[in-house]
Amino acid sequence: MEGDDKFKLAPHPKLPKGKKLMLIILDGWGEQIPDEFNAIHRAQTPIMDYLKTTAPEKWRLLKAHGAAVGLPTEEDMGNSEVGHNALGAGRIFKQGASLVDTSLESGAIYEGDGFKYVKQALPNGTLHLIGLLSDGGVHSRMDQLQMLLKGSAKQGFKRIRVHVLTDGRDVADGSSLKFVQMLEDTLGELRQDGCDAQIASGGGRMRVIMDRYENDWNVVKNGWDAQVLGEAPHRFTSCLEALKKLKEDDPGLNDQYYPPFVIVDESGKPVGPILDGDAVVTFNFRADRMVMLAKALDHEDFDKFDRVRYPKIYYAGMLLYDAELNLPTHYLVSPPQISETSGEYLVHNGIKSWVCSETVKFGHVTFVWNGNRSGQFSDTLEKYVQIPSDQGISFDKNPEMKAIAIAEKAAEAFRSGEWDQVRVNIANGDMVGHTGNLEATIVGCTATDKAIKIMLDTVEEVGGVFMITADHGNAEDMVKRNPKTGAPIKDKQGNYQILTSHTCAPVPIAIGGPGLPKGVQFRQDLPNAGLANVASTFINLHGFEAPADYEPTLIEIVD
Ligand SMILES: O=C(O)[C@@H](CO)OP(=O)(O)O
Ligand SMILES: [Mn+2]
Ligand SMILES: [Mn+2]
Repeated sequence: MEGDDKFKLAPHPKLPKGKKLMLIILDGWGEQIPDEFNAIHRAQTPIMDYLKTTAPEKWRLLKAHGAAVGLPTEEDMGNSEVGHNALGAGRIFKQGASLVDTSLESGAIYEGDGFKYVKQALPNGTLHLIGLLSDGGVHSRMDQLQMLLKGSAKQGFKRIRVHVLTDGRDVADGSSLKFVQMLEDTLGELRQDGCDAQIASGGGRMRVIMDRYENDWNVVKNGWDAQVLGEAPHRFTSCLEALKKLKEDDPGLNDQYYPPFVIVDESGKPVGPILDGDAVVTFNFRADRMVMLAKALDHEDFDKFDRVRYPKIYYAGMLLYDAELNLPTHYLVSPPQISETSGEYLVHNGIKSWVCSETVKFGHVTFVWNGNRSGQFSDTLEKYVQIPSDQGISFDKNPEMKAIAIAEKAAEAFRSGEWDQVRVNIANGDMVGHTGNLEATIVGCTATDKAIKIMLDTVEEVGGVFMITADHGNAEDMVKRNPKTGAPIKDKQGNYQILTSHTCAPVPIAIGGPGLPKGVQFRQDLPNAGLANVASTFINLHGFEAPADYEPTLIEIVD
């Protein structure tokens, strides 16, 4: 591995090699006004508070949303995928959301091989569109779906079926009604133009299809049964009716957790199972929660659940979801090409990394960190350790999650002296924050700080260096606010409207530890720095100059 010239880094003129670095990524941990809806502020976080208040030259904020992470607008909140891409790659790449926008606006999407393949279902095949119905911009966007629907009808599809996944995670709970109505309006327009366009099935994203990292294949099976086979525990004649009835029966039900349902005609027949000769497009641009379905749709050999029927279809993803696996084989838009990431540089310069998270974030701190590349760059210089996440519960039921277990393993790896970089992702702020349960999120953030203490105690003991940052905001704001005044918003019943989503808040970064060379501090001349500036910074702390095309380092050395 060592010796590949392209990846050889120059020694840093001032910073020594051989430092041991503990690199901690807090998932969903932003900086916001410290009010009662700020779960981080409400939590016991003595370590994070200490870092902020005692060493201001080693603590600062970073941009983690919008253009700083390659998203189309400054209104776009950050997310794990774009955040970890920027952290690991040290550069800003236009992300899936932007690339799909451009391709739809120019019409290039219909000229590409992917859509040409899908069109092979013409003249008789139905086009099925499967994805998240939301304007969150994290996995998909409503306006993109509407454009794709209209464009597909123009391209000749006379029969279209949409299989909706309701959100309530990137957008407010209850908003699925609004999005379904918008979709119905668009489908109505298509019908007026002679295209038989309808919603065929539905369900909440966390129960239907959008599992990730093979945490629970049943979630995908629920979707398969409804979308492909036309079978589900609930049957309704319209999607709006489904959403209303199911919530009436279970008033606590969140949009994320709607059970699978199919839409049937007056005779009780499902209106849109997926059949031989049909075309299917999964319209999410983000990969992680589409990979499992893509495997079920694309792979002739598949044994994760009994598909019962495997239709011969023309399937394309909105994007290529996994470049290593070439999954799916056909796709409408090419994903960002992210290469020469920090992990690859580290192994070529002999830096040994030990990386860990629990299942729900494991892919982020490995695969996504490495520019959406599976596997390790080196079997000897890297070790990736996954701690199984709790299964089958929403994370407010056990808000401590695996934070302490990850910290203890990381401490052990650090103490062994075998690794130059020990990198972890602590998931609580994000995963518990998404449940919208403020009290549980407070508990999750307290657990996060305890985990940080375990890791920093080890850094202290061994004489190492630490860097703590986050990938985007979430837990620091748990209420919907008036965009102009910032005042919390109440609903008609007078209850505060819960915010389950990520935010546009900046995230903290702190450095320190007994091994941090004297005089190292944050530069003052990069007020707009973001997550993409982090990689150069830790490469410096390992004793190397950062690659020339990386965003500039955050640190300077004062005498
Ligand atoms: O859960 C997810 O899929 C997203 C929110 O939609 O969160 P994150 O980017 O933190 O993975
Ligand atoms: Mn995240
Ligand atoms: Mn999240």
